[in-house]
Amino acid sequence: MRSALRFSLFASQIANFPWTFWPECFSNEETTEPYCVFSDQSFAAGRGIFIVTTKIFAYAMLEKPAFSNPKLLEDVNKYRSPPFRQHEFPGKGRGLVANTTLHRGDRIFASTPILITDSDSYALPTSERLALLYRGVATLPFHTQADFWALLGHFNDDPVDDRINTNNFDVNIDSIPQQALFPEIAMLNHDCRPNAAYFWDEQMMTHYVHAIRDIHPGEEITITYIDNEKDRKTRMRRLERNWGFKCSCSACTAHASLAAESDSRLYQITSLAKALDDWTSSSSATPEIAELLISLYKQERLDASLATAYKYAAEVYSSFGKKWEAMRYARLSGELSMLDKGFRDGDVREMKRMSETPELTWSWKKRVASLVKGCECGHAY
Ligand SMILES: C[S@@+](CC[C@H](N)C(=O)[O-])C[C@H]1O[C@@H](n2cnc3c(N)ncnc32)[C@H](O)[C@@H]1O
Repeated sequence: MRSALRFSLFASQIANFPWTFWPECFSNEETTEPYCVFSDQSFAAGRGIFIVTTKIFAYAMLEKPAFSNPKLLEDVNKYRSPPFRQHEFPGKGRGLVANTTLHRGDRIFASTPILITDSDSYALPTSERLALLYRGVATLPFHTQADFWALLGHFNDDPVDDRINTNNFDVNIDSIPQQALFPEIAMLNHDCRPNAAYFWDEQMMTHYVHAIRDIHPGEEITITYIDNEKDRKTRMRRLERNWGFKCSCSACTAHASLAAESDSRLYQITSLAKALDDWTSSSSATPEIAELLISLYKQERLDASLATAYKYAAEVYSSFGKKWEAMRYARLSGELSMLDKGFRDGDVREMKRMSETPELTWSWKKRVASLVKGCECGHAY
């Protein structure tokens, strides 16, 4: 710690230096630029953050509104009276249980990361990469360090690496894959049919979790760690391989006959989505196919994925010139897409346009173009 203090003193003597500590760095022939640990104890009203990356990316992050306009983060990391309580689940460890009714769309978390590490930092020798991570943890404010050490380490390897590997989320910042850690959100267990959805807002450096359907008091709040549209065998294999646990959710523990039915619905979902994605003149896409797709997603309780099914429906109705149905499904898709893909997502913007004026979207009457003489089909927006 004495050396952290020395690094802090050095940083504070330089005018307008944006970091709380002088960055420690390592490089070798595998890395074009040094990887350093950049710490800001004042980030997010004193929650603090450290970032392991190159100087260029660290300074690019400082340009994000979350850093340049701290007032924008006034509403995040507020957990004084949360809508959940912690509970110990046999075989799963700690998890979170709703202590009030959460309606679809209700916010459960809005958290900034306490650490971000660049996936490319793995090019460093392990001892150097770990030295940066240990330095980073030591430079967090004490209360945030305590949050970090309270996290579960599932894999029993290096204590810092283990906590990061067990609890991190993959996020993109300026199109660069990064791992980010949000200690409160890390308490959420996995379910293949989750009741909450999440997304990362890189401008606000904030991870949001919302209820994707109504959640009743006493119900565990869950998210997914994987792609839930895969069959049971694939899901369980991925969870075991990447996360090291045997999934005990109801979809994974169902009777073999029920699981086979569920798998068969998932295969049909894949083939229907493929048909609806076909915009060639020989496409078999129809509104009825989109209706079946929606019904299958509902049957499978894949609530977040319904955003995509509704989008297919909005587009296929629009492509047949069915304005009101296109608007209805665009509204439904827009709402769920905001919760699962983010407020700024391209699909959200597209569904907003469709919900107002389908006639001005790219898909309008696209599938009847050849049948309607002189029609102005498929407007660009
Ligand atoms: C991000 S943590 C979740 C919180 C964790 N249960 C705790 O006690 O801190 C991920 C770990 O929780 C456990 N876990 C999460 N979902 C699970 C599930 N569906 N079945 C069994 N274990 C699960 C696994 O040990 C996994 O590595």
